[in-house]
Amino acid sequence: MAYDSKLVELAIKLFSIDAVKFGEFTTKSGIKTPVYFDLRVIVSYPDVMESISNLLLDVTMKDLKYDHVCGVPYTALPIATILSVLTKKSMLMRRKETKAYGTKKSIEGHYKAGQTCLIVEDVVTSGSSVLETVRDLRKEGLLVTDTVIILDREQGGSKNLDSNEVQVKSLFTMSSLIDILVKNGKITEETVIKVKNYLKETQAPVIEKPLNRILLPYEKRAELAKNGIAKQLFTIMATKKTNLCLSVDLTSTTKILDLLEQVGEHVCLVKTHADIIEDYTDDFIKRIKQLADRFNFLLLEDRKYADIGHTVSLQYTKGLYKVGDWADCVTAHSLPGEGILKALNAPNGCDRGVFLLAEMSSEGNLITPDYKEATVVMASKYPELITGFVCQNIDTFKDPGLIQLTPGVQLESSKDDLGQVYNTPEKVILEKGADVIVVGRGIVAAKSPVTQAVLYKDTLWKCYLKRVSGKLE
Ligand SMILES: O=c1ccn([C@@H]2O[C@H](COP(=O)(O)O)[C@@H](O)[C@H]2O)c(=O)[nH]1
Repeated sequence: MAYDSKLVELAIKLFSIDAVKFGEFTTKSGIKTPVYFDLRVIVSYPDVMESISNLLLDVTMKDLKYDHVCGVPYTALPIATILSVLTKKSMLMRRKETKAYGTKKSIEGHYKAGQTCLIVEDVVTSGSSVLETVRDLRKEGLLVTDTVIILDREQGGSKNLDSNEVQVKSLFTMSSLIDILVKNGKITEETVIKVKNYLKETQAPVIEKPLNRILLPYEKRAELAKNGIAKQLFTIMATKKTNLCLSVDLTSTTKILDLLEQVGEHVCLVKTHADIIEDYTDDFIKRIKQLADRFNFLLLEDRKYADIGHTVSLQYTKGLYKVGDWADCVTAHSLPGEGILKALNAPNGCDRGVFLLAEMSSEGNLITPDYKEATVVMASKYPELITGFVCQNIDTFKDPGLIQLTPGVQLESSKDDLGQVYNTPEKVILEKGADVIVVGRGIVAAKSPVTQAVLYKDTLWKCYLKRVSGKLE
């Protein structure tokens, strides 16, 4: 096979500066290897840095489209910097450890969710280091589909990356490198055989692709849900093609029922605040349940329980509202501890669910990152009860079987005069990970609530489709 003369020159140079060595070496994990790469040394050779960068540009990056470049820490960082300067594309830097102070960001630099990022790496063995960087970038909503590398050790890394939707383009494979070196008299045939045998014996384990809830369609997530209500809600969304939850914050039963008659077909979930209704009766519940059956939506009572377990158990099953009798799911704070979840366990074994509040949409709320994390940990102990979280951010939880319910949504970003903060459908679905989107006054206070409900439904669904297609541009 004929090789580009610049590649041959580079291979020989890498050999001469001991960036690639042959002999008997023991890796960190105790495995014996006949070949050893230490590309950290290349920073001492500006000519090597220059030729690697130019070759990466000419050989591997020609047909790729990207907004940013990001080097895998640490060896690839200087190469990524040079590529960023040469291509005039901005560079992103991934922190290996998230900062414990300040912004706590794992990705430094300016970017927007939906933009594309090209990964730069020196050597790929199993692909795990590239994947760590890819996962952190994808968590931020960045699209990562390609990585360019100097050397593919051909030990399973490319396959692992490929199955995680990352295409690898390399300057050298182990085979091409040793081929060049043997042809140029730098190593013997015997060494080549040793390296080839070693490659056969040391394939990296397959890295399973983690399920990314953001990219999974609702029907798939229904299969993964452990809570019966989450399963139903995912299925309703997929069948009715709507992820709109209408918050019927009205105080008259007639107004609520009239509105649901008109918009029931467009929503997957109806959220109530039973305690704001002035003429609440059991008959109202009977009728709203009939509408829920007719239009195939679920009922969420947004009671935000927050008391000790005993009291919550009474609030849930007794009193005027007897919420446990009719609401498919309720909201609750994690503040009082696990007792609240024990109290909300399904009455009479029927399917019920709880959305735990992990974050709030209101300005200046006192929820901290630690509280949010503890809420998710608490929820993980009650998989059959928890439908999901009321939250605002994509990184709140990972489990694709749980639902992110996000309130504080209107067509334009704004605020009300009591601290409610509104984000747009695009922002909450594409950047912040919302699965079910709560809209209240955006619909109920509109001149034509039905027209508005249809507009919200269509806009929200389009954003969801864009998200699962993975083509965020
Ligand atoms: O963090 C939260 C939790 C719940 N809500 C509830 O959602 C609706 C939002 O109504 P809009 O009229 O769209 O503002 C309302 O019932 C809140 O109680 C929330 O806004 N934020």
